[in-house]
Amino acid sequence: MTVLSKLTDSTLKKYEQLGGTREALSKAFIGAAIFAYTVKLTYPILRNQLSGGKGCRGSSDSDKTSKNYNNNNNSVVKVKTKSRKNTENEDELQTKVAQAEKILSKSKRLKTKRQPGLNLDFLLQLKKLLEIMIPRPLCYETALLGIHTVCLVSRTFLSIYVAALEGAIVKFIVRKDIKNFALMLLKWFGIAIPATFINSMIRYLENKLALAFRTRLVKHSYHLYFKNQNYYRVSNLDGRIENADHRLTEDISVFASSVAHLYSHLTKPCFDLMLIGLAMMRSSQKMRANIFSGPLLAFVVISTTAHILRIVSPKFGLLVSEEANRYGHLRHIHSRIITNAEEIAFYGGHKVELIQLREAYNRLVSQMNMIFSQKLWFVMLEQFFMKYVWSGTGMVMVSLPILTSTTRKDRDNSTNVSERTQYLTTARNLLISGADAIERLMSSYKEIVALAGYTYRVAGMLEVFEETAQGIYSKTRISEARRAESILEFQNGQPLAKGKIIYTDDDQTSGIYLHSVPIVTPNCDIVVPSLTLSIEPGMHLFITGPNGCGKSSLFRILSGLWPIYGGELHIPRPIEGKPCMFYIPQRPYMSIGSLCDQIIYPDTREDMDRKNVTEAQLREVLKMVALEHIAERDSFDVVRDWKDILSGGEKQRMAIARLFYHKPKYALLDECTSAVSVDVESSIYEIAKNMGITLLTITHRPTLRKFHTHLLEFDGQGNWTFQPLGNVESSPSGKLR
Ligand SMILES: Nc1ncnc2c1ncn2[C@@H]1O[C@H](COP(=O)(O)OP(=O)(O)OP(=O)(O)O)[C@@H](O)[C@H]1O
Repeated sequence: MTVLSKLTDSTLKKYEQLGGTREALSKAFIGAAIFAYTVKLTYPILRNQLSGGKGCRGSSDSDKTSKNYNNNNNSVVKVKTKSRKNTENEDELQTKVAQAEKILSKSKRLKTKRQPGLNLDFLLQLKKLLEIMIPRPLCYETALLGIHTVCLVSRTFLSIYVAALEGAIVKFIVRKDIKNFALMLLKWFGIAIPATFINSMIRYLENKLALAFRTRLVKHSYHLYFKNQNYYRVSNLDGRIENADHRLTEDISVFASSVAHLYSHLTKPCFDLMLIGLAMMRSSQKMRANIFSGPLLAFVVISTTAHILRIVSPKFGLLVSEEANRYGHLRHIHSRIITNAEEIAFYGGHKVELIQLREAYNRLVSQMNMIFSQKLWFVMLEQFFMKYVWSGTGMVMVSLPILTSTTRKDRDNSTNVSERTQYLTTARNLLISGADAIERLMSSYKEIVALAGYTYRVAGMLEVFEETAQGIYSKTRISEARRAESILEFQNGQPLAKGKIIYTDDDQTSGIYLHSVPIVTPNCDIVVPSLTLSIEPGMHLFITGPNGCGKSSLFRILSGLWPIYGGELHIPRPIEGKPCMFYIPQRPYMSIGSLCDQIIYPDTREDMDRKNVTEAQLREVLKMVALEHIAERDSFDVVRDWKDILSGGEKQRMAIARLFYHKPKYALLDECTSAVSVDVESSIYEIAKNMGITLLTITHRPTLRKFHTHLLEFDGQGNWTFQPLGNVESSPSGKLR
C-alpha cells in the first residue's frame, strides 16, 4: 500500500510538471470510472440480446433453444461437408433427428420454464437432494464427511508446516549450517509419509462419499420409479422425462461424483486460504512489516478478476444439460436397435438405423465441440488472470514486507539476509499454495454451474416421479377449440381425472362395475364417451370391434394404468399388492431368469415356496399349455434369454402357463392366443374356465365365442353394445348406455 501511494505521488508530480492540474486528472479518473461502470451494466444486457439471436444463452423456450442449437450444429457440419448438396441433406437429416429427439425424448418441458443455472431454483433443488443423500445428522455419510474434513484440514496444516520447513532449509543453506540443514531435510522426508497417505486418503474418501451419495439417490429414485406403476406412467402418460434410464443411471452417478468432488474442491481451498493467510500475516509480523497491505492488495485483485470471469463465463449449466440430453438420446437409439434387432434385420433396415445413430452421435459431438470452444476462450482468460495477474500480485505481496520492513540493528548483516531468505522462501511456498487454493475455488465456479445442470436433471426427474405417482401428468397440449368441445374438465391446460376407483373387499361383491366411465387416451382423444358395464364372476366376456376402437384401452383402465376422467369403477381390492386381474398381451414379456422364473412371474422363488408349489406342479402347468418339451429340453433352473429362445406361439403359451400358475379371479386376454394352434387354444380356454377364472377376451377369432357368455362390441365410433351371447342373433342393436 505504501509502495502504491508513493507511486501515485511520484506520478502526480510528473503530471503536474507536464502542466496538468490535479483537478483535471481527478475529473478524468471519475469520468473513466463512470464509463467503466456503464459498460459493466449494459454489457450483459447487450450480450443476452445478441445471444438471443445466435446461441442458446438466455432463451427460456426449450423449442427455441434446440432450434438455436441446430443452427450452431449446422454451422459445424457445414465446415465439414464436401459439397453444398451434401450439406443440405445433412441439415435436413439433422433437423429430422432433432425433431425425433424431441418426440422420442418427450422433452418439451411443458411445465417448467426454468433453465439450469446458478439461481434460487438450483439451491432449492440441491437442498432437496442433499436431504436425500444425508438423511440424518448422524449417519454413514456424515461420518464419511467428518473423516474427509479432518483429512482436508490435516493436509492444509501439513502444507503450512512443509512451507515453513522449506524456508528453514534455505535459511540453513544460506548460513552454511550443515547440521541443522541435515536435520531439517530429515524432518522434510519424515513428513512426506503422512502427507502422501493423507493425499491418497482424501481421494479414497471422495470416491466413497460419491458412492454413498449415489446409493442413497438410487434407492430413493428406484422406490419412486416403481411406486404406483410409475415406470409406465412416466413414459406413457407424462411427457417431461426423456430416457428415464439415462437419468436413473448416468445422471445420478455424475451428480453424486460432482457433489463429493465439489465438497473437497471447495472446503480444502477455504481452509487453505484461511490458515495460509494467518501464516503469512504472522511471518510478515516477524519481519516487522504492515500485515494488512498484502492481503488487501490480494483481495482487490482477486475480487476484480473473479468478477470479470463471472461476467464472461458461458452458461455451462445449460450446455451440460443439453449434452446429457443428446447423450441420452444416443443411448436410447442404441437400446431400440438391440430390442428390435430381429425386426430390423428382417426388414434390412440397418441403413436407416445407421443414419439415425450417426446423426444422434454427430449432434452429441457438435454439442461437445461447442462446449470445448466456449471453454477454450474462457480457460484462456482464466489462465491469464490466474497464472500471470495473480503471480504478479503475489510477487508484490511477497516483496512488500521486505521492502517496507525496518532492518534490525541488533543483528549482523548475514543474519538479516538469512532471515529475509527464510521469509521469502516460506512466503513464496505459502503463496503458491494460496494461489493454488484460489485457482481451485475459481475453477469450482465452472463445476458448480455444471453441477446445476445435473441437479436440474436429477431433481427434475424426482419431481416428475413424485407427481406422476399422484396422478399429476404434464403431457397433453390440446387446442383451445378441442378443449371447449371436450367432455373433459381442464385445469391449467391439464385434464382433471374426476373419475373414482372404488375397491371392493367383500367376496360376495367381487364383480367389476363400470358406471359412465369414458375411455380417453393420454392425448385426450375420447375413444368411447361413456361405458357402463357389470361383470360378475363367471361372466365370460367376449370383446370385439375394429382396430383402434378402445378394446385394449379398456384393459388399461381396468388395470389402473390410465386415469379415469369420469364415472366410477368398482373392482376387487388387490391381495398382497397383486391385482385380482391378470393381463396377458399378444406379445408376452419374458423376464430375465430361468424357466421356473418365467412360469411364476411376477412371483419370486420365495413366493413360490410360500405357496408350496413344487416343480412337479410346474411341469403339470407346462403340460396344460403343451410346453412340456421345453422342460425336458432345459433344466428348470438354467438362466436363458427366453425372449429369443422361444417362438412367438411358445411365448404366448408360456404366458398362459403363468395364468394357470397364478389362478387369478379375472384374466384379461388381449389377443393372447393369436399364434397358438386352434386345438391347443380350445383346450386352454376349457382349462381356464374349469379353474374358475373369469375370462375377458379381446379377439378377432369367432371360434372363441363358444367359451364366453357375454359380448361387448365396439363400433369404432364411440358406441358399444353389451349383451348375453345367446341373444346376439335376436337383439343385435341393443345398446346399454
Ligand atoms: N399410449 C397412448 N397414447 C396415446 N394414444 C394411445 C395410446 N395407446 C393407444 N392410443 C390410442 O387409443 C386408441 C385405442 O387404442 P387401443 O389400443 O385401445 O385399440 P384396440 O381397440 O385395442 O385396437 P387393436 O385391435 O388394433 O389392438 C387408438 O386410437 C390409439 O391410437
